[in-house]
Amino acid sequence: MSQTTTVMASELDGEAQRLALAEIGQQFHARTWSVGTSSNYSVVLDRDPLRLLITASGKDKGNLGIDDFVIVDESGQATTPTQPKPSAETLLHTMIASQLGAGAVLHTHSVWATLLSDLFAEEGAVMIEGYEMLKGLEGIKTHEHRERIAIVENSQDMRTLSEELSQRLREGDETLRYGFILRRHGLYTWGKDLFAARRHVEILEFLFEAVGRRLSLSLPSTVS
Ligand SMILES: CSCCC(=O)C(=O)COP(=O)(O)O
Ligand SMILES: [Zn+2]
Repeated sequence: MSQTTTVMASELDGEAQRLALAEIGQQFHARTWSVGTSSNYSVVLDRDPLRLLITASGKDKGNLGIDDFVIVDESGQATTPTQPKPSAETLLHTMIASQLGAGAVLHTHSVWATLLSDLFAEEGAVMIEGYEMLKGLEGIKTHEHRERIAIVENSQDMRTLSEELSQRLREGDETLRYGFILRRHGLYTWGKDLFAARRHVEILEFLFEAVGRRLSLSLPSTVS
C-alpha cells in the first residue's frame, strides 16, 4: 500500500480519533467523571453523509482499546456489521452532531452533576453565576454572566429523549446552549471539535463542583 493510501485508510477508520477518545477516557476516568463503564464519547469523521465514531456499549472508559469504537450513520446504525454494539445513548450523539453541527459530543457521570441534577430538578436547570471559569465556555467573555444548564428527566427511551431535546433545540432553548444534565445520570456537552468539547466538560464539571461545594459549605449563593 502506498503512503497516501495508508493515510487515507487510517483517516477513514478514524485511528487518530480513536486514540484521542481513548486518552480522554483515561483522563476522565482518573478525574472520576467516567468510572466503570459509564460515559460515552463521539467525534464526527464525516459530515455528508454523517459518520460518527462513538464508543462501543459497556466498555471500561478508563481502558479503551482501538477496537472499542463503532462508526455509525445518521440513524445511529453501525456502518458495517462486524463492529461492536454502539453506545446505548448513540441517538443523543447523532442528534447533537447533526442538528447543532457539533464536531464532538462527550458524556460524563460525575458525582456533582448527578447530585445537582436532583437538587435542582424542579427548577429545570442549574444556575451558575459570577465565576471566572465561565469564560471557558465558547463565547462567554466575562465572569459577570449567568448561565443555566438544563436538567432533563432521565429515560431509557433514547428515541423519545432525543426527539424531545431536538424539539427544545429547534425552539432555541437557551438552557441547552452548552449542554444538559440527564437527571441522576450525567452531563452531555459538545463543541466544534474534540478540543472544544473536552474543554466544555472540564469547565462545566469544575463549575458543578464549585456550586455543589458552595452549597455544602452553606456559603451564600448571591453574587457580590
Ligand atoms: C453504569 S453506566 C450506565 C449506562 C450509561 O449511562 C452510560 O453512559 C454508558 O452506556 P454505554 O452504552 O455507552 O456504555
Ligand atoms: Zn450515561
